[in-house]
Amino acid sequence: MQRATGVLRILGSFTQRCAPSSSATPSRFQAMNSRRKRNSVRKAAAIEDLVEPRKVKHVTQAAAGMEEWIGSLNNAAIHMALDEFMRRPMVRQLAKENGINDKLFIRAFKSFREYCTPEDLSSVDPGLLILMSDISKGGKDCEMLYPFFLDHSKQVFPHLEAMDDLRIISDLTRPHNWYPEARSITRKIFFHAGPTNSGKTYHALKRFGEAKSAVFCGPLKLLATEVFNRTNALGIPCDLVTGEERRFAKDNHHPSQHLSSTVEMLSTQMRVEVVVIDEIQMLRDEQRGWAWTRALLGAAADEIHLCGEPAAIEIVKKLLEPIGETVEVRYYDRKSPLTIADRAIESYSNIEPGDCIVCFSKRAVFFNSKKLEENGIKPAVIYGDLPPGTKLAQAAKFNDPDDECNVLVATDAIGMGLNLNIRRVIFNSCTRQTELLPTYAALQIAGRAGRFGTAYANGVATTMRKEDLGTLKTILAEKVEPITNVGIAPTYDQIETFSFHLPQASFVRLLDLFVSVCSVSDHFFICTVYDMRELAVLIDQVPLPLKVRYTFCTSPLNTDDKRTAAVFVKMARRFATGQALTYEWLMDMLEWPPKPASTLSELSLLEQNYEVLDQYMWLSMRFPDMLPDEPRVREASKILDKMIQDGVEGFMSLLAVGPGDNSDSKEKRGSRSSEEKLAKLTGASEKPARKSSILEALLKRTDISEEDLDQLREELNKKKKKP
Ligand SMILES: Nc1ncnc2c1ncn2[C@@H]1O[C@H](COP(=O)(O)OP(=O)(O)OP(=O)(O)O)[C@@H](O)[C@H]1O
Ligand SMILES: [Mg+2]
Repeated sequence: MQRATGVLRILGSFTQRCAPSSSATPSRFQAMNSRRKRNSVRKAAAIEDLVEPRKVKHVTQAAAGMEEWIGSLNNAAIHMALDEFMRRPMVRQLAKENGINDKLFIRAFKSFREYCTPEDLSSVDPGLLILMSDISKGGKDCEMLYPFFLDHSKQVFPHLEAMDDLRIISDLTRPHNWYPEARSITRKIFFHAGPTNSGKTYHALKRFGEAKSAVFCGPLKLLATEVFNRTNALGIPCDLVTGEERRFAKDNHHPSQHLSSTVEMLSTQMRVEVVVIDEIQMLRDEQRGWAWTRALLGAAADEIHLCGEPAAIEIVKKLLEPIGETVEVRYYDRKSPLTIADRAIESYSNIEPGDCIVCFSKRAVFFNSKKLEENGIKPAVIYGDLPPGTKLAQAAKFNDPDDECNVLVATDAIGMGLNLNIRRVIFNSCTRQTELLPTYAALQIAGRAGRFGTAYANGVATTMRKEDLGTLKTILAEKVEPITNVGIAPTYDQIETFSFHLPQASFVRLLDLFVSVCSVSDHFFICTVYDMRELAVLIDQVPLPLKVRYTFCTSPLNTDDKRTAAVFVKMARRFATGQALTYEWLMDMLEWPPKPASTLSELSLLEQNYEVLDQYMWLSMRFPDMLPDEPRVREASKILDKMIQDGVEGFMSLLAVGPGDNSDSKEKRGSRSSEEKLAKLTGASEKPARKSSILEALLKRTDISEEDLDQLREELNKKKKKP
């Protein structure tokens, strides 16, 4: 079914309840979702909209005897010649052939006219003046101005000169040729395909353990750490590499033959026997998809083991076709049954041990936790912003049969990887941001219920509200569409060569130009460089070498929060001065030591501080000389993680204080709407209706979310503004 857009889609979502085929992907963090949303509306701009015209200087010294040559030539005569020149179809055609389309032509011609008609004519190129003079006397045709115009245009828009080179550099049509090490091997590719909880990763890890040398590439730090711990526990020495951390089974002089890493960290130069690439369907991710494509095409191993959704099989085969590699597919069935309940939960009194309420905003997590508390249930809590230690501690508490805490409230951060003893997954809603959940995301989340080998082998999926149950059933019954396009991203070398041809362009402009000019073949899309660009904008004025700037901009920092963004800029500024980013300097900026959280805003502040420390560790891995205090910062991050853990433990008292003022307005809206929805479903007495508009009345009668309502309002306003 085609995805309807705008108002139609929103209205459709509550009248027909059709499940659209969305491009959203399962993600860890809510923040990533919001960024993805923005990305989905962002398109590569045309190059003519990106380039800034440069001013062309006049000659400072007039040629001797100039007056004699040009005779009675004046500005009026020049304007006439130029008007005629501009009207000639041949001129437009030649311009197009030289990469000057209509839009650029107008801008270049304006500049050319200004250049040709200054107050003092003697400052114009003498050759051009003589030609003008001849044209005005009727001795030459105005089309002869073209070489001068072209030359001028290239000075105004330097990219015109380098366009052919830029196209070659930004040709991303044959990415398999970027990995000579992998291309020197005839690799065997195995695809472990199946639904969630079918033992895909289990089987791939078996080969990982048996091999003499192997790398595991996981989608998340937590998963990579789990494989690292498990492998070492089995007596196989295994190292760990994530963006922020390098751990050795022995020490850095004795690297192990086994390595567990996040997918972005895979070295395509490292030759091993086996590489496992988990969650291969993440190829379709708008932000991170490039990392899976790179791992698939670039892993230098005899055997590649891919684990993931069957929806990725065909595209993987197509990507490997030009290399001549074939894929052996191994199908698995779910190891334990998963059923969809016939009834929604409807009331918190129906919550049972082993239940997990999955929410799509932090606010909704807080809200549901509060409601559970009011019903005498103390839940474990997991959301994306929490540090790994806290997440693991909360997961362990929930999993521990002896712990009184046996209900979990989480965001879809649990959608991938964490092993949780969930019996029943309860969807708090069927929309994420304003979009209906895509089938594959809903399947991933629902699949968390009933993990093989846990206390609750038989999983159940249901919804909080009665109205959502039908929607969930429809979504889950839809076929997952095969993946048709995978992400790809430019390498640093490509950006660097690009900058060589455009030395005046800022990094932000370079990125924009690259995306505008680059070519990709069928099956690929260029991963939106939105996150990178967002960071690049922040430090565009900070004088950093290109490589440093590029590295800073590839860091996985979430800049949605202004404070974190400000710290990022300060780090870049200090780096630019050549002074080391020391522990003392960093901690001074963060006003260390932190205070334990007594409100949700304070908890959020601790989370932001944790993100800053994480950023320090990330940069420190890449610039150890400039950020020399990684060990001390890591210690501090552990303290902070513990403090956040305590904060989450005392969550209920924080909730009692109130939501604080730190959350974004979207989340506030989300909370208000869930409060209203909850009042409806529990039959709690509603406050006198604040019926300020027909739209809000609509909201009360349907299950349209407040976010949908806002969008609807915006679209209607836009319509009104249009004549
Ligand atoms: N043959 C087996 N023997 C024992 N345990 C198994 C076997 N297969 C799977 N398991 C266990 O079942 C659980 C689920 O398996 P696994 O994580 O491999 O599933 P998956 O298909 O990768 O799921 P997901 O799509 O959620 O990643 C794990 O705890 C795993 O150790
Ligand atoms: Mg798996």
